[in-house]
Amino acid sequence: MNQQEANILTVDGLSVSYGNFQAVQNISFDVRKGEIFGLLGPNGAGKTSTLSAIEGLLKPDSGAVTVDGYNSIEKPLHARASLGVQLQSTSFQPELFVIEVLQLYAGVYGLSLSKDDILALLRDINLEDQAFKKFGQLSGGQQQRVSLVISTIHNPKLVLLDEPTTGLDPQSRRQLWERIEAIREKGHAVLLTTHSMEEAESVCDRIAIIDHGKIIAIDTPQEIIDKHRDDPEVISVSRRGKITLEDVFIALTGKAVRQ
Ligand SMILES: Nc1ncnc2c1ncn2[C@@H]1O[C@H](COP(=O)(O)OP(=O)(O)OP(=O)(O)O)[C@@H](O)[C@H]1O
Repeated sequence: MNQQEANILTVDGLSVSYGNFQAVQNISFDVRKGEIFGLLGPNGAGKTSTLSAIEGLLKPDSGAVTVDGYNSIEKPLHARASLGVQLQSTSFQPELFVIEVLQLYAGVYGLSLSKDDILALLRDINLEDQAFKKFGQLSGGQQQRVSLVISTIHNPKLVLLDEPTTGLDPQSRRQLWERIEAIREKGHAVLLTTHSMEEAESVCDRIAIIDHGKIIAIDTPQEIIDKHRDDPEVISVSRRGKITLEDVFIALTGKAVRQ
């Protein structure tokens, strides 16, 4: 298998603008089969804009996105069929029963799942007993679990997760990490954004740090730490002697809080 075949996603020279403002500037990276890849960056760095361009929701100024061998401009339907996208909980109709939400999205993806199939999916996320509760009555974490299951219901090659664990308690977060790893075990790939350095270190095989629309580091979390551990700026921001990914991240992106 050559590198091109090993890639589920290739982003090549992608740029995205809003009017005159260039939010993503000529970024390139790839996500390989069986890989969990993290996009890290301060607020406003361009992470969501990058995901939106990959999803085909934003038209890039330039650059190419290839998903499972399909160019997203030339073969948008093929490219999209290989993608699973986690929707915000607010995208789901709160008045529908949980089981109906899953049935609806199974239908959207052209799947005919029986009631038992859907209950099995809910059992998988410990929500079988909530099947006949209204979606809007689930807790935030429960809604997030449902939305993750929906993003993988059609068995996509690549799952895109925008800050999947924000707002989850530690138990739910660990469980979600296990689910993300289970997606990888199936030979699929995951591209996620996160502000959690712990998450990046725990689940991501490789990460890209993006700032002001540009990639400033790309490698395994450990390699990035090792490469920068002796930088004076990293040592100066380090809090407890041991150099962490967060120290390197802050040293590379600056201490200033973004607007
Ligand atoms: N629809 C829009 N119109 C104009 N500017 C936008 C729009 N969406 C995003 N931006 C700007 O583009 C830049 C990148 O935003 P983006 O949402 O991609 O960042 P992000 O890295 O996902 O940030 P966060 O961590 O805060 O979610 C920001 O400066 C943002 O203000």
